[in-house]
Amino acid sequence: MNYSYYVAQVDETDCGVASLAMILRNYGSVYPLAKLRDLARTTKQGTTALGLVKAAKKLGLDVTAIQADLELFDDEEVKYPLIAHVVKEDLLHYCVVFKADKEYIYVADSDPVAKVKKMSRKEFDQIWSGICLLFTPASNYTPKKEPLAGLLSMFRDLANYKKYILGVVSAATVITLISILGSYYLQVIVDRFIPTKDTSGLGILAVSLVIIYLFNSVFNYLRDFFLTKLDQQLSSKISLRYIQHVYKLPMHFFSTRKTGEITSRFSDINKIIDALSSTVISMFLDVGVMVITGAVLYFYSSRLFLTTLFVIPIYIIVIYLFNKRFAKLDQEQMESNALLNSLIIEDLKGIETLKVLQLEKKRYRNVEKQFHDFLNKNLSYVKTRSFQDAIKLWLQYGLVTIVLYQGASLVIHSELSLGVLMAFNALLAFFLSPLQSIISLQVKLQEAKVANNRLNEVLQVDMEEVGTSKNKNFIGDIVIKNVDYSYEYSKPILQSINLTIKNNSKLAIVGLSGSGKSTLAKLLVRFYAPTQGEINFNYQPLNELSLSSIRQYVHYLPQSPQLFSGTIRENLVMGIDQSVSEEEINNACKKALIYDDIQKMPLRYETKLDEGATALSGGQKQRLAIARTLLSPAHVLIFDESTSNLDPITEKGIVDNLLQVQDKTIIFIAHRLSIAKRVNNIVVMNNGRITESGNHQDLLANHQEYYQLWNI
Ligand SMILES: Nc1ncnc2c1ncn2[C@@H]1O[C@H](COP(=O)(O)OP(=O)(O)OP(=O)(O)O)[C@@H](O)[C@H]1O
Repeated sequence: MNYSYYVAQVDETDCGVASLAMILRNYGSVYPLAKLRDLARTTKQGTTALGLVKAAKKLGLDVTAIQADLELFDDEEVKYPLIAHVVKEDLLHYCVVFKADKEYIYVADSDPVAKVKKMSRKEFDQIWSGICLLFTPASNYTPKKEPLAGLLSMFRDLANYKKYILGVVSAATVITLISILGSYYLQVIVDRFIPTKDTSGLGILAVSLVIIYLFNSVFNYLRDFFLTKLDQQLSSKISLRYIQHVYKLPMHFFSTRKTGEITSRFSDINKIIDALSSTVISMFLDVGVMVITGAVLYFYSSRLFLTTLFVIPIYIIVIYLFNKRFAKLDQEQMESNALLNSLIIEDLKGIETLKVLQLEKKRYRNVEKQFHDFLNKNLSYVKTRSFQDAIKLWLQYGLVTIVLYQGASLVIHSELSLGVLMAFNALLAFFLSPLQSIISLQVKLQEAKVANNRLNEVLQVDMEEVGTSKNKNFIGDIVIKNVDYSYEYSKPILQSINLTIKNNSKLAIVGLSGSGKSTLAKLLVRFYAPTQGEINFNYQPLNELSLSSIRQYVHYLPQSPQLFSGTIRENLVMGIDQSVSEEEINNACKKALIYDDIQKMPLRYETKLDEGATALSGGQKQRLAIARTLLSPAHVLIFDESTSNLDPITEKGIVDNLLQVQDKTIIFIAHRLSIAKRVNNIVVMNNGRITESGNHQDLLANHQEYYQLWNI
C-alpha cells in the first residue's frame, strides 16, 4: 500500500471508516469519512464489522469476513491491504494490514498517534481479535473520487474582504518604508554628521523623524485595526456557516455524534482564520517587504547580503523537519479537547443524576484526567514549538553575529562605512521577520488543514432538505407498509411493521421498554427514513413529501421535551407561524391542565423561564409542552410518554381532554395501560414487531402480551 493512501481518523469513533477509506484509496477511490460513516451506519460507539462490509459492498468491493489466526499471513493468496479488528487499550479498534512477512505485520493505524508501523507477529497477535475483512474489487467496480473540500475553497472567501486586505497591506507598506528611512537616518548620523561634527542639520533631521514616527504609530494602529476586522469577518463567516449547517443536519447526525465533537470544532476555526489571514499577509506583504528591504540591504552591502541569504535554506530545513511532528501533535491536541468538551457537556446535562449518585468526585476525576491529558498534549505541542523557536532564534542571533563580524572586518579594511554597517544591522530584522513569517506559514497551513478536515467532516454531511410546506392535502389515513428500520446493520429495531392509523382516530402504542415505539414515531416525522417499506399519508409516500410539510402535518412531542429560555408565552407559541389568540392559548393551557398553575404565577404568561425551565416541576414542564403541542396547527399529534411525570388524576384529566379533540389524529405512546384502556385502538409492540392490536377488552380476551402487561 502506498503511504499516501494513509487516512487519519477525525473523531474517536472513525477508526473503522478511516480504515475503509485507506482500502478504497488503494483501489483508486476517494470518499469523505462523513459519507462512509453514513454508509456504514457508524454510531457513537463506532462501526460494526457488518457496517464496514455493507459500506464496502455498496462502493463496489467484494468483502469476505473471516476468523483466522497468524497462519493467514503465511498464505500467499491473501490480498493486501485488509482490515483487522483489534483490541487497543481495552477498546475495539480497526487497523489496516498492508503487508506481512515471516517476522513482521505492517500496520496502518488510523489513529494519528500510531500511524504506520511494523509489529512483530507476537505483538500483533496480542491485540488481534482474529477477525479480519478481505477486499477485492467486484467485477463492476469503478474507482470514484468524491471531492474533499480543501483549504483552497476557504481562500475564495477572502475575495470578499479586499478592502481590509488592501488596508493592511497599505498600512504595513508605509511602516516598512518608515523603517527603511529610520535605518538611513542612522547611517547619515554616523557617516556624515558625527565625523564632520556638524550639528546644524541634525536637529531638523531629528524633528522630521519624530514626526514621521508619529505617522508610523498611526499606521501601526490602522494595520492592527484592518487585520482584526479581516479576522472577525472571516471568523463570523466560517463560524456562522458551520453553525447554520449544524442546525440543518438530520437527526441521524446528532444521534451518532458526541456533542463535544460538534462544539469543539468551533475552536478549530480560529486556526483556519489564523492561517488564512497569515497567508494573505505573507502573500501580499511579507514577500513585498522582503524584496524591498532585500534590495536596500543589497544596496548597502552585497557581501553582507549574500551572507544573510545563506541562512535561508537552513531556516527552511528546520521548519520542514518539524512539520510532521506538528501535524501529529496538533491532531492529538484537538481530539483531546473534543473529548474534554464531551465529558463536561455530558456531566452538566446530567448534573442532577450525578449529584444523586454522588458521582461528583468520580466524574470530576474523569474530567481532571482528561484535562491533564489535554494539557500534556498541549505541552508537547508547545515544547516542540518552543524548541523550534529556540533554534530559529539561535540562527537569527548567529546570523547577526556573523554579519557584525564580517561587517566589522569590512569597516576595519575601509571597505564599508560604520554608518552602513549599523544601518544594515538595523534593517536586517525587517528582512528576517517577514522571512520567518513566510517560512512558518507552512506550520500554520498544516494546522489549518487538520482543522479544516475536522470541519469538513461535519460540513460534508448533507443537510436535511426541508423544502416548502405548500402541499397540505394529505389529511387522511396514515398507512405504514412492511416497514423495517435499524440504526446499525446488525440490530434490527423495527421489523415488518404494518399499521393503518385512521384519520382523526386515537391510537395507543404500548409495549416493553426498548420495543421500538419511539423509533416508529420518529419515522412518522421523518427523523429517520425506513430501511425497508413505505409510509403513506393519505396515499402519498412520505419520501415524496417535503420535510417541512411532514413536520407541519405531524407534531411529535418527545419523551424529554425542551423548554427554552424566554417567557411562558414565547414557549407556548414557539414554532407557530400564524398569530395565536389569547383565547386559543387559554384553551390549550386549560386542556393541558396547566392554566391554573400559570394564573398563580405573578407574571402569568409573561413569567420568564430559565434554560431548561428549572423553576418548574417535572409535571408542569410536561403540561406546558402538551399545551404547546395542542396549539400547533399539526393534524397528527404524537405524545411520547408525555404524562409520565403526572399523578393519575391529572393524567386522566388530560387524556380525557385530548380524547375529546375530534378533528385530530392522536397517538399516545404509553407504558401506563390506564391510558391505553381509554383509547379504542391499541397496538402492542414487542422486540420491534407489532404483536397484537385491538381494543382493551379484545386484547384482554386474547390472553397474550397485553393481558400479561395488564396483570402485572
Ligand atoms: N439513536 C439510536 N442509536 C442506536 N440505537 C438506538 C437509538 N435510539 C434507540 N435505539 C435503540 O432502539 C431500540 C428501540 O428504542 P425505542 O426508543 O424506539 O424504544 P421504546 O419502545 O420507545 O422504548 P421506551 O419505552 O423505553 O421509550 C432500543 O434498543 C434502543 O437501544
